[in-house]
Amino acid sequence: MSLLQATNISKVYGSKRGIEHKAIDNISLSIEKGEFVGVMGPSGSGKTTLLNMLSTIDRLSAGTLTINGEEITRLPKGKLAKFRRREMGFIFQDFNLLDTLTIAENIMLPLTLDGWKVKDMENKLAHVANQLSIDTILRNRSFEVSGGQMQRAAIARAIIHEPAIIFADEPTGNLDSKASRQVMEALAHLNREKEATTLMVSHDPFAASFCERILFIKDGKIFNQLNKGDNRQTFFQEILNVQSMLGGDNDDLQTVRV
Ligand SMILES: Nc1ncnc2c1ncn2[C@@H]1O[C@H](COP(=O)(O)OP(=O)(O)OP(=O)(O)O)[C@@H](O)[C@H]1O
Repeated sequence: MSLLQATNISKVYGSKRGIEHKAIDNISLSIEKGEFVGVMGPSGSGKTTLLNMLSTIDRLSAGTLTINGEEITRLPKGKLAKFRRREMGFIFQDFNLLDTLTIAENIMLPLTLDGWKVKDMENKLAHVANQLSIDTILRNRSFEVSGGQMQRAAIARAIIHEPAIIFADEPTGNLDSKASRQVMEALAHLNREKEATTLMVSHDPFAASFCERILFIKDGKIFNQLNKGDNRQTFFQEILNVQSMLGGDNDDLQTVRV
């Protein structure tokens, strides 16, 4: 059974003038345990809407969603919140770290909310901080560290409770190319070594080339799908080719980053 199965899902937004907009139009997809899947597509194609639906942030207008054997569409609100907290990890473009807390406290937040013992939290913290090479910044606050370090701290927070699936929305959107590479290498490493199932939305073909499979969305529908072969550089070129077919926001300068 797939880890995530979405069947005929749609999202319709209403408007003040009564005109409806179908942002996601009858998409079906499945994600297997241990997959690293990217979602790409032109601006306004529905990427974030799709991610928000699959991560249960947004309600579906139609269709069904099953994650880790649980049919999300049937869960009552309270159970859904608990399911989301336990089974999902989130990574956002703007890191979403609380600057009143230290990096360590930010990373341990999901465990604090779940009532873990301090000793157990500290053991987990040491482990994930080591995996993401952020051991030296744990006592700092977010405004004292670099963007790449902030995002790696956010990744540590997303994985510390060993969720079934990680959702990342433009995780390199606010990073320079060096930090983007570090963050994507960290995500790819977690995926390979820990079988961390990951779904990532990105505009950036360089970041997306670290995924194993990419779904291209256009006008709320799946337009195309690419699987990575043995070589990331070749995959990067293939992504650029599909992007130019799709139109939208292709950036030729990306080629220098391979
Ligand atoms: N809350 C909302 N109410 C109404 N329409 C919305 C809402 N959120 C998104 N939309 C519309 O749905 C469509 C898809 O938006 P979405 O943000 O999912 O696209 P996207 O591919 O993530 O775009 P971008 O790459 O620019 O972030 C767009 O036409 C957008 O204007």
